[in-house]
Amino acid sequence: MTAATTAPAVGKESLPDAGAAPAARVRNLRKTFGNVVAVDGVDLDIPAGSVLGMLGPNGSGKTTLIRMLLGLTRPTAGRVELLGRDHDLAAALPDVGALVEGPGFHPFLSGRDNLLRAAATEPRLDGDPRGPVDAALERVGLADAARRRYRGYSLGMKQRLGLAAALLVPRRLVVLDEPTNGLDPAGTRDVRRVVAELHEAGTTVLLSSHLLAEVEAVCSHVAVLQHGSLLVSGELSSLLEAGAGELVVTTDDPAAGVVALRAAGAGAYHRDGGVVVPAGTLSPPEVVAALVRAEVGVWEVRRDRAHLEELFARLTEEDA
Ligand SMILES: Nc1ncnc2c1ncn2[C@@H]1O[C@H](COP(=O)(O)OP(=O)(O)OP(=O)(O)O)[C@@H](O)[C@H]1O
Repeated sequence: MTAATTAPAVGKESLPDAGAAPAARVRNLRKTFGNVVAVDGVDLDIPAGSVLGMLGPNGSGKTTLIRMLLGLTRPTAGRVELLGRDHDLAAALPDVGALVEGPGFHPFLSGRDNLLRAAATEPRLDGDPRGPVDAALERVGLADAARRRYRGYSLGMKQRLGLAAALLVPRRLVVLDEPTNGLDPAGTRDVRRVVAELHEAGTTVLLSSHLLAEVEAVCSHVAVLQHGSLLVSGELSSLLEAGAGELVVTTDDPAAGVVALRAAGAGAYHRDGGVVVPAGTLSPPEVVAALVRAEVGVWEVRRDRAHLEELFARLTEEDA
């Protein structure tokens, strides 16, 4: 795939201002299948212009929530609002591109002919569909395999075709349920690039994934589900900042530093010639003050930024 393909982007100027209504909003959303509670009273806003990563262990309700958002599954209770519409979700759908499990492609048609069929039902596409179809195929790296039958596609190629269908016309919201499922590393990079292009163009993206490093690389916001409930949601940088880990202190006398910091109430200990102050005990100014009082020279106080992997593990293990 070449990166030169021009994205059929939605102009930023046509999007709501920051602070405007969210692209999607759910309130007290619930779905049960018999005795199984798949989604259990979720309240969530997907801010306009954000790339929101939806995370959660297997079976935590991500796909069910996404399907309710797209009107593919009827909620047992609660409310869904999509691009400002709550009663008439169908009216919002032409502005929503989606890659969800099991796209209905015809096995005996080529990838390109499948997309041409999909284009014929796109209300937002008038005129000759071949240009947008070929651009979408190029954009997802499927141009070379476009004339092969869908039946012979690998899982990754099927995913790419589903992504191309979601990108056929400019969208205000693109929903991708595990888009990197079955993709090789190049495919994963392609998805990352497509998401970045969408974000750049001001399109809101909702992305569910188990690849935390990918989510950390492309998402501005995250929502973490567990057992059908929302554990946390918000801006990724704030969540990582709030969940930041230990402080690492470099002093001219680590032994004296540990003694001083323990006396000040931190369970400090030595590591690799430095002093570690566990998270949630002393703040950096309190660490510096305690060391200065004890006449221990301070060279550096550093807080290693938490990674999404640690945050996710902590949240889901605490709640398990
Ligand atoms: N059609 C269905 N009938 C019965 N149970 C269902 C159905 N769809 C989902 N479930 C159940 O609802 C729960 C949530 O499933 P869901 O697929 O939404 O989770 P998920 O977070 O997307 O999981 P994964 O990460 O494995 O894709 C699971 O217990 C699942 O078995």
